[in-house]
Amino acid sequence: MMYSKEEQQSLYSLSKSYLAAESAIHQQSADQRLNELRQLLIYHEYRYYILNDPVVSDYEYDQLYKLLERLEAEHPSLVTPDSPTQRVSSDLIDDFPSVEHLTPMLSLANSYNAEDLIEFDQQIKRYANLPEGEPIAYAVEPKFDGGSIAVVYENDQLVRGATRGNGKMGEEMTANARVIRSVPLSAKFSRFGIAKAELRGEVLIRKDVFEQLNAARQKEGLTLFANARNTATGALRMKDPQEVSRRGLEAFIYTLGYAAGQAGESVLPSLASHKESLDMLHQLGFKVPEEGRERKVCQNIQEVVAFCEAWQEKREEYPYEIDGMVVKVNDRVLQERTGYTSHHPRWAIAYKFKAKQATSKLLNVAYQVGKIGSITPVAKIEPVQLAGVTVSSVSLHNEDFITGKDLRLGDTVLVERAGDVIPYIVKAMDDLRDGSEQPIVFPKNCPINDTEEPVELVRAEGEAAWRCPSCVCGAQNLQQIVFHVSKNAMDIDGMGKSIIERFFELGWLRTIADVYRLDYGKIAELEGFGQKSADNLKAAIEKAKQNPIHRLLHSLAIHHLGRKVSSIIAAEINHVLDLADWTAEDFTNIKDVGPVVAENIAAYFKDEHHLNMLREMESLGVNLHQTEEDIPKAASGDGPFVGKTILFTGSLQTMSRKEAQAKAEAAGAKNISAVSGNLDVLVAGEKAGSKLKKAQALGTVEIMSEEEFLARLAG
Ligand SMILES: NC(=O)c1ccc[n+]([C@@H]2O[C@H](COP(=O)([O-])OP(=O)(O)OC[C@H]3O[C@@H](n4cnc5c(N)ncnc54)[C@H](O)[C@@H]3O)[C@@H](O)[C@H]2O)c1
Ligand SMILES: [Zn+2]
Repeated sequence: MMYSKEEQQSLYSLSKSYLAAESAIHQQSADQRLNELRQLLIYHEYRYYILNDPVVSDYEYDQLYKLLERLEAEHPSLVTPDSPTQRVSSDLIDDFPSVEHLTPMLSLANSYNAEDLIEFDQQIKRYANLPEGEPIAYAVEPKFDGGSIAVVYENDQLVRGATRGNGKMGEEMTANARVIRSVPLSAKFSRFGIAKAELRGEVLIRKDVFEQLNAARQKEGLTLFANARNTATGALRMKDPQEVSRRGLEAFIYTLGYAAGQAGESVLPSLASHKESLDMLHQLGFKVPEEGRERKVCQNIQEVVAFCEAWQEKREEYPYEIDGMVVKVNDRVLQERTGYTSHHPRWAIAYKFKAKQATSKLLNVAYQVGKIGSITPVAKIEPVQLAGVTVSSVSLHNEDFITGKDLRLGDTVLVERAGDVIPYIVKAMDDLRDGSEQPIVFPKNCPINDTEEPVELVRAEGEAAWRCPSCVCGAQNLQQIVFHVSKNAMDIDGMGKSIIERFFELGWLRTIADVYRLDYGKIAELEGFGQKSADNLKAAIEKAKQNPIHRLLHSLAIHHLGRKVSSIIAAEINHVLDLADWTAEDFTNIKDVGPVVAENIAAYFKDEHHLNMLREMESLGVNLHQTEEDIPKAASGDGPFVGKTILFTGSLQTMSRKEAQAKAEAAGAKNISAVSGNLDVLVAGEKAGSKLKKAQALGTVEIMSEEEFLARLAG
């Protein structure tokens, strides 16, 4: 490592100071600022090109670069020849022999929005002495995000492959180039009068191939690759071509840099445009961006803007990593008239997409309590711009995520937000640690509990989340209320999250029971409400009170209790509070109810708090009785038990309980698991206990033995 830890920390924080345009920096002399900016860029280039592990985002690097450019423009006398603006940054690491490119491989200037592109278009007209209103045709294609290579063909044979290096000299890696299948070992350049050609392209790994590569590594217990770009650039420099070929590299060719005939004369003038040269390479069997889809000649800069913006939208769906589009003057003569700087061609520009990654400081971790009491750690970070939005909180998912990535408070973290995916932390930059970072200690007790006694968190086997088993925590209740009124649950129209939060803060809502005792008079007086909204809310809540009980059961937010099982259970009971007597086994006796959810429901209805809350709700008018809608339609067809409900109790001699239930069902019966007014038939096996007694007491249930049941089936 070229830099010490201390140097790195200070270069990093100085970069952030420049990016934040801190006033202290403006007080320095131009000379001092230029010097610092040069050092910063050289450091970031080293991290990016040599270590493949940048500590600032591309956007941030580009901002620093632009700062330097601007300052140099203001003070031309202070420009030094080693300034990053005066040359192409180098990725040479001396592992391979250096070779000289036939023509320099330059970098690209950057743009970020329509204005930048329009300014670029104007600038070309100034350089080429064209009238301001004259449209220029541009070839536009994806800016592939991989590693650049130059391949040389002589007499139709591939003779050399090299990395870009410092633009003038590259690292020779012909053996590696030869294993890239999209780089033909021979191509009929001679058909076009070309004896020697140098092509530029980008080496990439397709996204799905990269996923497979990592999946295979995971299986073998190897460390995972960070991203496709690093994996591709890293592969170019491997010593073992066999291993290189396993990485599934592909090369998109995007420029014919050099082409000469037998006598050494340039053949380039015979190709009138960038498009024509790519068409020729396509015919020769190279992988070039596909005409019309991936690349397009736009007739003016407005068309360019539209094409670039459309691609920004498609970026995530595209099978390769791209970080922007490249806009090139299509006409070769106009290209030559516009010319080059030592750093980039003036006739081309990259249109960079909004950065997906950025670094930030992990300041703090907050713990959120979800609907079912699961605790989610959320990192609070210094706000950063990611894909066009400001991000300051990032979910850390669970404790294992934190320990797996060894995240610490005070860490510099790499954050990514791709497309609509929620932002996440890729990793901590551990070489930027200064020792002051603190471990993140996951709480033992519910962090948001508002009872006096601390409530210990629990983590069930096989589950990632810690959960608060108590239902008396403020935040958890808030989530529960939001869920309780939601569409699939009690479906209370017009009671959105923000209203619930407001009522919550006003102290009007603490538990779901409070939903049914709101003071509509007070609500009508709230700012932004009024009589009409209060009346509407009241009507929606009154309606919800009459809901069938399957909705109510689902709305209780019992861990794992979904809509389907709620309906199945609702069909079995007269009244919700009947469930207070049920054991977990009673639940598992119902078809389709698994042991985990059975335990959860049984535990819920063993808790006196819950029962009291339900009683309270009933007294407030909420329906707890089975409704017509809760009773499944009677089975049709014939059979000795059509339309009857049936329950097996005690131990059966000739079949298991499940078999008996299946037979009953086949004969038209519906299995239920509690003795109530709904029950038509009870089959009592040996040692039948309380259920038999209860059925006898009811007097409405037909009671039969196992033998009688089988006899009835036989007809
Ligand atoms: N984050 C950091 O710390 C850091 C540091 C250094 C550089 N960088 C990034 O790298 C950029 C500079 O790197 P660069 O000099 O390699 O330039 P560049 O990546 O911005 O653009 C030039 C390169 O684009 C590639 N490219 C892909 N598709 C192309 C196409 N269709 N036509 C032409 N070229 C195409 C080529 O490899 C070419 O060398 C910066 O703008 C920055 O985004 C970031
Ligand atoms: Zn809690």
